[in-house]
Amino acid sequence: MALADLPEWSGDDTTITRTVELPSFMDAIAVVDRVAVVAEEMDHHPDIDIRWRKLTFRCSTHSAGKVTERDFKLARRIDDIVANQA
Ligand SMILES: C[C@H](O)[C@H](O)[C@H]1CNC2=NC(N)=NC(=O)C2=N1
Repeated sequence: MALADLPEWSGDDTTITRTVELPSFMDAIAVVDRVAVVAEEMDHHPDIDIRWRKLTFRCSTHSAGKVTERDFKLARRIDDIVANQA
């Protein structure tokens, strides 16, 4: 997979990012909770910036110092969660 397969995401070789606005703060926190479960399952964790209803996810493989397939897979899972929550 590549960034081109993730139209909601932008970034470069070191980090990919997506910002999304939810209808409410509690909806945003619900998304964070669900992403946390997936991140634990995958043992691969995004950086998450929470500003009221706006979430910004940044994915990078810290151990590799760059974006890897694990980041694309996590991004796809985040997209699925956001699509079901919004
Ligand atoms: C020990 C544990 O498996 C590693 O630290 C995992 C945890 N989550 C991770 N998340 C991300 N984004 N990059 C990593 O390299 C990483 N490594």
